[in-house]
Amino acid sequence: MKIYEKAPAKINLLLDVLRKREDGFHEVEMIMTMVDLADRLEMYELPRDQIVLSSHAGFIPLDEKNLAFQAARLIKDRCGVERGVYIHLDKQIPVAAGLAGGSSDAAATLRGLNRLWGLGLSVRELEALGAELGSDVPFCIRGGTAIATGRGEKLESIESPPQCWVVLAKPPINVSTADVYGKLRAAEIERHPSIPGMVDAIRRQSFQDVCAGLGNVLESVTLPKYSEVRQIKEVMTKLGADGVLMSGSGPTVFGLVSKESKVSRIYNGLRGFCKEVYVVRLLT
Ligand SMILES: C[C@](O)(CO)[C@H](O)COP(=O)(O)OP(=O)(O)OC[C@H]1O[C@@H](n2ccc(N)nc2=O)[C@H](O)[C@@H]1O
Ligand SMILES: Nc1ncnc2c1ncn2[C@@H]1O[C@H](COP(=O)(O)OP(=O)(O)OP(=O)(O)O)[C@@H](O)[C@H]1O
Repeated sequence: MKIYEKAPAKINLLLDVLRKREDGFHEVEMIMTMVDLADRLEMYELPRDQIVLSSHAGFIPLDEKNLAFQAARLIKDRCGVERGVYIHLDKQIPVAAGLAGGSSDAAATLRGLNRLWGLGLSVRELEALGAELGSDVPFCIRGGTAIATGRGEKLESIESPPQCWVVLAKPPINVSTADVYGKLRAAEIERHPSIPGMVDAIRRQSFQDVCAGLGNVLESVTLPKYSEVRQIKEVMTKLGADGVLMSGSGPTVFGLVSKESKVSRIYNGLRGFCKEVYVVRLLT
């Protein structure tokens, strides 16, 4: 039997940091949602007790450094499964982009192997396993739109924002999440974006207020350091995107756009100097 899972990318509509914790992680408050840019995973059982991962993407590890591999090993060990699995990963989400590609692959692997091996784990149990792999993994299991607190693993689902186009632009630079959090001085953050404001805007399905409420305090670290990210933000805004924000720790910038007529102008304007541009929809 073959199992197929989709692993969609996430964007952070809001990312606030409250403080640095004793364990080195940061206490965050985020609103996350999924977009319809997704990796695809195919899984089937192997007779021998081994995990084999393949992908045509040449730029990701295929051993225990890969989050999908780690997810397979974790669920296998925890549930005492003595059979093996072959996982093929069709990578569509840009790597190290701030779109949680690796986390979503890990989440899809946990969901898929739960089905393949008939383990009967609940979504909550899968989320708890996911939290051992990374802060974004529980949200990637849950999907939809959620408020994420703690280090990102405590989730409260909320309704989806109003449907719109999402233009994603990733400059060709690598940004380390650990490095960005490491450079943030949480006590010195001047403006905290408002979670209640964004939740209210979503409840009222006000696209304009969702755009006005976007905020990510990690921009204060990434933007001064990388002119490419600043430039993409400026160009997207000038080209008429309704709301523009960096996702996660960057470097991808997303633009929310309500009118289809504006989308191709924004796409073409960005393609002039940024190779990786995607036009997608929210996964509502
Ligand atoms: C930037 C975001 O992607 C926004 O959704 C997440 O906050 C980060 O999620 P992630 O990539 O799954 O992060 P993890 O793999 O758990 O952690 C990577 C590194 O980021 C830092 N980190 C991450 C999450 C958090 N709440 N505080 C942190 O300080 C830690 O240094 C950690 O070593
Ligand atoms: N399945 C995977 N897909 C992509 N990268 C992976 C995967 N597993 C491990 N990695 C490694 O993890 C690093 C981060 O990749 P990823 O695409 O998950 O970052 P990200 O989108 O910035 O994540 P986040 O938004 O959660 O911080 C890369 O350096 C990559 O080599």
